[in-house]
Amino acid sequence: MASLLSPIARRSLLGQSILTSAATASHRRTLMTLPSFSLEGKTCLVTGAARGLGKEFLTAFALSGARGACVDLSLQAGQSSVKHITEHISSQSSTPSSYIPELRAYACDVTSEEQVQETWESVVKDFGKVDVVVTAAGIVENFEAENYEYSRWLKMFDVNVNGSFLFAKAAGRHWIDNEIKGNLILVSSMSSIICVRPQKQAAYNASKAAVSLLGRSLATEWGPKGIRVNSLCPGYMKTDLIVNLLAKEGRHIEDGWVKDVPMGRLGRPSELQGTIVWMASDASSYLNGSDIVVDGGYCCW
Ligand SMILES: NC(=O)c1ccc[n+]([C@@H]2O[C@H](COP(=O)([O-])OP(=O)(O)OC[C@H]3O[C@@H](n4cnc5c(N)ncnc54)[C@H](O)[C@@H]3O)[C@@H](O)[C@H]2O)c1
Ligand SMILES: OC[C@@H](O)C(O)[C@H](O)CO
Repeated sequence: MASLLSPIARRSLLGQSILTSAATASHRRTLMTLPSFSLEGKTCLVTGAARGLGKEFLTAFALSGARGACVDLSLQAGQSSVKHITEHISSQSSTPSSYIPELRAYACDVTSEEQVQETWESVVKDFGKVDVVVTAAGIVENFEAENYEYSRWLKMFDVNVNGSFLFAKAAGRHWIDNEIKGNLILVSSMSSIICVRPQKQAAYNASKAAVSLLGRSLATEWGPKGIRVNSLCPGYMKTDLIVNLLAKEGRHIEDGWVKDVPMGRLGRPSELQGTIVWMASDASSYLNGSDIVVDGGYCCW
């Protein structure tokens, strides 16, 4: 068939088939992507990484070449997460056989200033430095505001807001003292912007709004030092947090949620991997003080 084509068309067809076979061959080794997305040489610390979105983020970082610290309440759950991620990465055909990510687990309650400080010191001792911090530890619960116990409100803010601030502070100190152009990603929510329905969650919504504004405030304070701070605002992603909430509220709620999502479905946690790697890497080098919404279109209404 090639002989029926003009010389130019023939050359382009030939070039295309050479490119195609080269791409196929390189696919077997590793997939091509922009080098700026690589996290090789970086150390990433993720809170709440024993499960859910935090674990997903740590997996994405390790797949992109980073070493990582998994911070969560239980050491055992953190170690099991690290083991699972390491096995997953080792089984990927695109992972060079020489590359085994160094991942370590640390037990820490993010609401304790003392524990955050101790954990930070241990991570720096083990890895030498930290380049990226993601604060994914968080809780949600649903109560009408008029019946909400004040102690529960305080707990919500303690984990979601104070826990984010304590790790942000430790990271900022480390980056400023060591002149590191660090990268902080606060896990907020689409609930920082809009009110979801039908579940009542004034405390959660307010806590996430605080997280996002904390992020923009730190972006202005630390931007001049080359430190970037952004918030990730996911929509409904099917993690244990959402599964547990549905089990409590009734599964019918899910049908209502899905109707409110223009894409007509809830998100899979793995669908945040690309966004978090982009935010953590040099591929987003001019991103600072932004709330990145990944919600299937929920916030468009
Ligand atoms: N799943 C979603 O749909 C969704 C959407 C938007 C935002 N978010 C946010 O993403 C973050 C992670 O959510 P998820 O769905 O993975 O939840 P998850 O419940 O599956 O995981 C949360 C993790 O945080 C840890 N954690 C809780 N309190 C802690 C504390 N005091 N100290 C240390 N670790 C603690 C838990 O042990 C758990 O491993 C939360 O901040 C949540 O608000 C989730
Ligand atoms: O974006 C959705 C989240 O904020 C949250 O998981 C939900 O609002 C819980 O009800």
